[in-house]
Formats: sequence, structure tokens, C-alpha cells
Amino acid sequence: MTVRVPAKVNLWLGVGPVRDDGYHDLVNVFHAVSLFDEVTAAPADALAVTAAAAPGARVAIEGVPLGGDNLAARAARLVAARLGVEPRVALAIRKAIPVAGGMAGGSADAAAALVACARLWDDPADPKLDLDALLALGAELGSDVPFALLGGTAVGLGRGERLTPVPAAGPFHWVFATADGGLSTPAVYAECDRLRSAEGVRAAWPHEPPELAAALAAGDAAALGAALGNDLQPAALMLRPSLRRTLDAGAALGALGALVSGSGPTCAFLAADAEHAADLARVLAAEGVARDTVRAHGPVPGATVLDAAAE
Ligand SMILES: C[C@@](CO)(OP(=O)(O)O)[C@H](O)COP(=O)(O)OP(=O)(O)OC[C@H]1O[C@@H](n2ccc(N)nc2=O)[C@H](O)[C@@H]1O
Ligand SMILES: Nc1ncnc2c1ncn2[C@@H]1O[C@H](COP(=O)(O)OP(=O)(O)O)[C@@H](O)[C@H]1O
Repeated sequence: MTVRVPAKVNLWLGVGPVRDDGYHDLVNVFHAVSLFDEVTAAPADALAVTAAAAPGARVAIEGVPLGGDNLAARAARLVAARLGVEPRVALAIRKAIPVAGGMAGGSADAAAALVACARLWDDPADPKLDLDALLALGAELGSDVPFALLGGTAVGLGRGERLTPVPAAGPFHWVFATADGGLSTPAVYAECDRLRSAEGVRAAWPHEPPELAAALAAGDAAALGAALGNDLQPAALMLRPSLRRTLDAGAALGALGALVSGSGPTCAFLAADAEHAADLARVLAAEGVARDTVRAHGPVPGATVLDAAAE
């Protein structure tokens, strides 16, 4: 049983004040892109996780924990507990999504494991775990996990887990510039709070610009590029100043939009079309402002079971 699951880029990440539980209220516009991890789940004597780079992918696989704290393993245990079975499964993860890169690769693997384990252990004649149940389990694992189940384009409120799909025409063509080393999501949120308090800025209630929804609905890449935004970007740039050069290089090459993806350090560039994306990827790589560049398009569906013929 193999499940394919996409990375995300945040088209808009409005970050509100920190809440009593330590999380921030968000207006998080997620967009799933065609950069996929795959998780294969097979019955086994005990829970086990392996991880490898997908063919041709240059991911820093050593950053993926293989013990019980791997998000896919946590997902398997959660499904097993909910269904009252033992989590006897071997999970083989093939990663193309950058690790700790702001593209929600760990969340993607968790979503894939939720879907795969539900297929393995739920009763098909009387399933306990429908999509709503999986979305609720996903939210227990992490704020970004529900979106990896859903895919497409969606706005996430609350911690980012309360999702509403957003109509998007697409396809939109993207280039992602990966970086050496990841950024810790909690550290970037903490830096965002620190910068705001140092500047005496009180976080406003986050909002989403109306131009964004209009650009998505119309499939207008130029308008979308102008409407992108990320409240975590100043914090990511403070923690990783070299990203400024990467963003400036993309903008100078005519990217319609250039921003840090989520908590970074991956930078996302919106291209006018597939050809422009190929040019951007090639020149950014040649200029040495990224570890690697990867092209992808969005929106794409969320976690999907591959049939045997496709595997
Ligand atoms: C920033 C975003 C943007 O989509 O993604 P990444 O860039 O990490 O992929 C997300 O908000 C990350 O979501 P996710 O990675 O699932 O975070 P979680 O495991 O739920 O939380 C990890 C930590 O991030 C901070 N956090 C997360 C979500 C949120 N709304 N407010 C927060 O302050 C908290 O410090 C929390 O302890
Ligand atoms: N399956 C997994 N893949 C990647 N990272 C994982 C996984 N499970 C747990 N992690 C942990 O989650 C952290 C964040 O990883 P990831 O989801 O790739 O990044 P981000 O939150 O920036 O999008 C990693 O540094 C790693 O310690």
C-alpha cells in the first residue's frame, strides 16, 4: 500500500498574536505543489520506519528521525489506538520534500501514514475513519497535517488546521530554492514574536488580502505573484540572512513573486509559465544562491493511494 503526498507552499501566512496555548492564530493559505513524498505501509511484526531520498532528489535524509518520534510512526500509532489494533506496520518513506524546509514534509508523511494505516486496519464494510475523522487525527499530530490530506488550495484558520478549500484555476508554475540546513518552526515563530515586541508592534488579527482569492480563481499568475505574503519572512531572514540574496536573485530574474515558504529556509518563486520556471531554476542554480532548485506546479491533490499499476 503506497500513498503519495504533496509538499505545500504558503501563498499567504498571516500570523496573529500568540495564544495561551503557545500557538499563533493564523490565516494560512496553503497550496499543494507537485513535489511528492511516498510512504509504503506493509504488515510487519512491529512498528518500524525507514527513510530514503526519492530517486533523483537531493534531500538531507539524515535529518529524518527513524524512531517513534517520526511523524509517520506517530500517525500509525494514533490510527492503531483509534481502531483498537496493534501498530504492526513497516513504513518506508521516500522523500523528495526538503527536510525542515518550510514545505511540511514531515506533516505530509504523517498524512500519508494516516491514509495508509486506515486502509490496512479499518473495516472496509463499516469504516470508522472517514476523511473527517482522519482530518481530526491529523490535527492532533500537527497544524499542517490536515492540509496534506486535503491538498489543492485551502485557507487554514486557528492553528492552520481549520480548513476551507479555495477555488484556484491554475496550474501555477513554481521554482523552489532549497538551502543547506533547516530552520526550526518553533524558533521562527519565537523570532517573529521577538521582532514584534522589539519594534513595539502589536500583532493585528491576521487577514487575507482579497486580491489573492481573485487571482487564484482567475488563474492570474501575475496578480497572484503580487498578492503573496508571509508574516514569518522577516523572522526567517533574521535567522538566515543569506536568504535575502536568494530572494533578490529570483526577483531580478523576473519571478512574479518571491517569498520564503512558511518558516523557511526554502524560497519559493512564482513563474509566468513552465518555460519561465525552467529558466529561473537553471539560472538560480548557476548563480549559486541555492543548494538546489526544484520545479513544481500547483494546485495538486492531497494524500492519494497509488494503485498497484502506478507503483
Ligand atoms: C509555519 C507553518 C506554516 O504552514 O509550516 P512550516 O513552515 O513549519 O512547514 C506551520 O504553521 C507550522 O505547522 P506545523 O509544522 O504543523 O507545526 P506544529 O507541529 O503544529 O507546531 C510546532 C510549533 O510551531 C509553533 N506554531 C505552530 C503553528 C501555529 N499556528 N502557531 C505556532 O506558534 C509552536 O511553537 C508549535 O509548538
Ligand atoms: N517523516 C518526517 N520527515 C521529515 N521530518 C520529520 C519527520 N518526522 C519527524 N520529523 C521532524 O520534523 C522536523 C520538521 O520537519 P519538516 O516537516 O520536514 O519541516 P517543516 O516543518 O519546516 O516543513 C524535522 O527537523 C524532523 O526532526
